[in-house]
Amino acid sequence: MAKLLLVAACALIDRDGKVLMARRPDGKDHAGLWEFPGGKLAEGETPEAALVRELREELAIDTEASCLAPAAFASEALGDFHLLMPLFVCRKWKGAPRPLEGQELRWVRREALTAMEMPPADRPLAAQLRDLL
Ligand SMILES: Nc1nc2c([nH]c(=O)n2[C@H]2C[C@H](O)[C@@H](COP(=O)(O)OP(=O)(O)OP(=O)(O)O)O2)c(=O)[nH]1
Repeated sequence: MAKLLLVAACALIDRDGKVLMARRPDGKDHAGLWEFPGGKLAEGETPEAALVRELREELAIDTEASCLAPAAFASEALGDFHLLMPLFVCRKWKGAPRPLEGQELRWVRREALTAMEMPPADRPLAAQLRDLL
């Protein structure tokens, strides 16, 4: 049986309702594809704590668990693993997102979300988010 890979992801929404997408840098799996910021849960970490940490590490922004609203999840085979990825929506954070890990960032209108090239697990999430916003 495939081992679960737990990844927490976040749709940051700005005042105009645009969503921040990040392009995975070269050298990582899924390089070049657009994804929601986030990452793997560390041992014993909650999804919310992992996101607060990842958003600081990847984007230099600060938020807190109470600003993360559960929105949807992906459940999808990923290589030898099975990816389980909750997607949170966040509208409140401190700082302006900066690409600290060489990733390209783009604020995307909700209508344009599903046209982006994404990892397979993200496609249904993008459609759900478009309908939710
Ligand atoms: N962050 C993120 N990861 C995603 C998305 N969709 C998707 O399939 N993934 C996959 C890609 C990776 O296999 C895994 C996340 O790993 P990662 O490499 O971003 O996590 P991390 O920052 O903790 O990574 P690392 O320390 O191992 O480099 O989940 C998404 O929308 N956001």
